[in-house]
Amino acid sequence: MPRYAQLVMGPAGSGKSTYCSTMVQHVESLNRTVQVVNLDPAAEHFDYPVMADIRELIQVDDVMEDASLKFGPNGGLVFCMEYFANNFDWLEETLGHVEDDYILFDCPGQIELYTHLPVMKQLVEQLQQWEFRVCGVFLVDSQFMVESFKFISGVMAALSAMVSLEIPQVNIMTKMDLLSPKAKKEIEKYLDPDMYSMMEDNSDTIRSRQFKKLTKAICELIDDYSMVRFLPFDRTDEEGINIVLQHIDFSIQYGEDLEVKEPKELEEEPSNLNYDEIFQDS
Ligand SMILES: Nc1nc2c(ncn2[C@@H]2O[C@H](COP(=O)(O)OP(=O)(O)OP(=O)(O)O)[C@@H](O)[C@H]2O)c(=O)[nH]1
Ligand SMILES: [Mg+2]
Repeated sequence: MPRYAQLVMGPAGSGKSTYCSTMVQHVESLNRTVQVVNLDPAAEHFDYPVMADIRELIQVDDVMEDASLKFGPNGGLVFCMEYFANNFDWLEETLGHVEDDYILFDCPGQIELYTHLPVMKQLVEQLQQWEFRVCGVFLVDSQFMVESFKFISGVMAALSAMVSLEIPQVNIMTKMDLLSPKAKKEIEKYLDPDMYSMMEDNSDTIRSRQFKKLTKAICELIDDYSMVRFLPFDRTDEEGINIVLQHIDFSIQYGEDLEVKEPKELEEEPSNLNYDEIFQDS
């Protein structure tokens, strides 16, 4: 039986930990369970119950305090993640071998982890060896997406993770509850973006010919993939959260292998029911 995982990624402060705790609550209301693994060695607080915490393996503070390493916070985090990649047996031991389990991995916010460092790809490959079906969930803060240039850089980050990890990915625009109704309307065009018209919108504001050419090339690249779209995530909107969950479940085929349960009515049906008599009476 397969196991299921969401790799919750995104820039610092994009709402990854909040997404995990919101998802845990939502899934519980559906009578299902998911568990969360904290993979952020610098995490200070989160309000979900953790099944495993990378800080039991290594902590950024300890790495920074080490006189021989002399790392700052970002170098320290990269060191921790490399250490983690060399010690996946810790994760294997903590996860155990539970069939059908569904786990959210709350990842750190350093963007270089998703663009060029190999650790996330190594983690994905390792999880797949342990029979996990993994979906990447890439979060981007909607507050930064209301302008097309910022939007393009958000799309590039999501695309870069998608291309390097080679797993299904669902992109999410978080903190939608903070947007004004006007901004919400404005942001709709970014959810399923048409990059050409977005470029046209901005062509007047770009003076440099070379910058215009570069922007056009980037827009064409994004359009070629035609896979970057965003789902809105408002933590106060149960229906919206459910749509996000359905997209992710679908991408990892969650539920396809679950046993079909008999409906209750059939179980209670009397065994001596004579259908011929019933039809003759009527
Ligand atoms: N209003 C609102 N606030 C949110 C939402 N998601 C996150 N926040 C707030 O944004 C801040 C950052 O959220 P986190 O969930 O810690 O973000 P993160 O991506 O885990 O951050 P790092 O782990 O530091 O990279 C917190 O103050 C959250 O309360 C949301 O959907 N709505
Ligand atoms: Mg976090």
